[in-house]
Amino acid sequence: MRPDVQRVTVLGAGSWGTAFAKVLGDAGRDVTMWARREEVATDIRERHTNSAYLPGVTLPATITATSDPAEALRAAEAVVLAVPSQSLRANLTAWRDLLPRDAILVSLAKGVELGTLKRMSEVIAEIVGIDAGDVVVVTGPNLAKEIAAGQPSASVLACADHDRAVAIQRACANSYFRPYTNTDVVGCELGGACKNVIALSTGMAAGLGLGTNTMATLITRGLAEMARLGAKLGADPLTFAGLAGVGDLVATCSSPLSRNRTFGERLGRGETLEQAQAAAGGQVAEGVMSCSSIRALAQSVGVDMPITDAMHRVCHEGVDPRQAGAELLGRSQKHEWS
Ligand SMILES: NC(=O)C1=CN([C@@H]2O[C@H](COP(=O)(O)OP(=O)(O)OC[C@H]3O[C@@H](n4cnc5c(N)ncnc54)[C@H](OP(=O)(O)O)[C@@H]3O)[C@@H](O)[C@H]2O)C=CC1
Ligand SMILES: O=C(CO)COP(=O)(O)O
Repeated sequence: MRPDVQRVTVLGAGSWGTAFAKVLGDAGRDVTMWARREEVATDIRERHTNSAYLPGVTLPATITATSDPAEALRAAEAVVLAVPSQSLRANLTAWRDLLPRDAILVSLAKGVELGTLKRMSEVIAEIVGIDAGDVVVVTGPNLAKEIAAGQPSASVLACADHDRAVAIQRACANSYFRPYTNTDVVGCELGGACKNVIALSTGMAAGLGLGTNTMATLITRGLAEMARLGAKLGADPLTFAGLAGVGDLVATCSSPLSRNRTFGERLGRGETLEQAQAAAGGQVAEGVMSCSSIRALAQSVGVDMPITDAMHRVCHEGVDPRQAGAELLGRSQKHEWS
């Protein structure tokens, strides 16, 4: 068994990085955050708030913050990567030489990299020169605002090395946050990335004025297509019945707090991609990019993902949401599990 992890550095001070830092702080860990902008670091360090991302939330006074990555990483026993998927490679490349040698690397990002079609643990492993099985992936139904408010939630810590997952489990478990371990990293990461795309679709349906049956259909058929991709790539199909699959789909596809769902809703109401992006105020809706990378990944292994394909065509090929919906319904008829 690994020794207890006490000193944790969180790189990225957006919604989830900050909420997860609070989870760790409330679990009694010493947390240092890195924020890209000094004013965000100052807000956290001096006022114990991150008013840019989690207004109204008071952070544990034990959390400190800096905009200097070298200072943030000094003496870290675990390093939590909390920047958006498409910027992880560039950020981590800049931090690589600062990472303490034996620190456990933890990934919060839910996405698949454009171009390489790699999952985040694969990107991290490539840049740092470690085994992807040593990265701990955090995923599950974890809307940052609810967790920051101390509302109960469960999560999954996926890692091929069970000892590492347990070390992070002990470090972040607290009275409102219950982390489970899982060794199926492929399934857990794909679940987290794919559900963002499905949340775009349920938001879009809501924006078009459609109701609960449509949402349930998209969630269930979204689950079917992500499980198909996972099975093809070696995931355990059971993973998709758990927190990283159904759990996160339900949370993200139905909550007005989800950035992906909200983004989709705006597209469904007729806004352009640029208008929806401007309304997001700089916060990431990962599904907008992941619909393209996941679609390409699925195509590369011959897996059919019609909802993901439709989202790609709406977001990046200018297809009208109504037409995309009609095309989904107009596909050839088939058995539910074929
Ligand atoms: N929010 C949530 O509820 C949850 C999010 N996640 C996942 O966690 C990851 C991080 O999300 P979240 O914290 O919510 O994201 P946000 O958009 O809220 O914050 C992103 C953070 O990364 C920083 N950053 C550093 N480099 C870049 C860059 N090149 N481009 C953009 N931002 C950069 C931002 O800095 P700056 O402020 O200067 O822009 C900001 O601190 C995502 O993959 C998301 O899917 C997972 C579970 C829950
Ligand atoms: O991943 C999330 C909840 O588990 C957060 O979803 P959004 O990025 O859509 O807000």
